[in-house]
Amino acid sequence: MIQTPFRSLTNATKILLPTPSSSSSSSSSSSLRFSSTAFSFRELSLSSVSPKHKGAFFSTLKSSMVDTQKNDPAVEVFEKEELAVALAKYVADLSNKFTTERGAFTVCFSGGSLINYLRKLLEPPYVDSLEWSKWHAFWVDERVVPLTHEDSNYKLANDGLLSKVPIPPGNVHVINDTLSAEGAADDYEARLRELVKNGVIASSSVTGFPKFDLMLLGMGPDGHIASLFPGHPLVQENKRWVTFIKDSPKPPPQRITFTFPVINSSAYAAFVVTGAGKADAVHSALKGSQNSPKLPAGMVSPEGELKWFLDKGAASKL
Ligand SMILES: O=C(O)[C@H](O)[C@@H](O)[C@H](O)[C@H](O)COP(=O)(O)O
Repeated sequence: MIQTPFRSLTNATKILLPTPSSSSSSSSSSSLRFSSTAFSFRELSLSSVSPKHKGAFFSTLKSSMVDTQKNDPAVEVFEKEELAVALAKYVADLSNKFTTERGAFTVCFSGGSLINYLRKLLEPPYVDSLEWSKWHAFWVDERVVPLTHEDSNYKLANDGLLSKVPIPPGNVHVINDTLSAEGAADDYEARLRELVKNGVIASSSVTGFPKFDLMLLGMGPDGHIASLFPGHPLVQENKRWVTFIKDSPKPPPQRITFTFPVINSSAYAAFVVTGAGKADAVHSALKGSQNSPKLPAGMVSPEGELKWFLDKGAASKL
């Protein structure tokens, strides 16, 4: 069971979510950590595996059992200012890791409140020390509006962060805003394929989908992520890298979005979720229930690490 020690800790509460079969737990002064076993957030369905593919399935299963020790989501709860401080450090550490290891850092932005929480990257020590020239910016989802429009996720990120740091314009991978939703999704996917070929974006040896270094995700009060909404057929898309929606419940209606296989092939993924209005969805995504369908936010399971940055309101029902 998840305990809720949030009130007793000053800076942040760290929780590794336990599965029902957790065997032990330990705690330190500033964090509470549960050991946990595999499968906690990875859905596996044997019924969908044909006898012909069972061998491959079980070898993948074996490797995912090894991997899932590091896949359990880490949840941290912050005061608002502290959340921004911790998020900047998290992104900066990954920037340093990937620019050193692979000479590029591929970061995918969402829209919404996320960008404002990245503001500490514009302050010392990060603003002058990060290798911005090696960043490549992408969008997990984008609204199909002109790039100059107030609703554009690019404009939001550009105004709030990208225009203030020396990322080469060619590394900012915006949608083609002259195209229809369908055309923009096809075009974005084609450009991602080119960047995988060139080695700018890594490729997952497990899934064959692009493996972005970091996905930065928000979540709506309904549990949607990117432009993948609960109950919408796009949530099940498993072939396309980028797809489109013309009836988004959250305006504006026309958007393009990464699909789950792309989101879940990433090396790192982080949620930034704040406000008591999202507490139910946070609870449902993290603790779930066998009886209710999984929210899109509960289906996020990157190849590497998943982290949730929450404020006390968003964590209030855990
Ligand atoms: O373009 C979008 O609308 C988003 O990418 C969307 O998925 C967003 O991240 C969530 O709706 C959370 O938004 P807030 O943080 O503003 O609630």
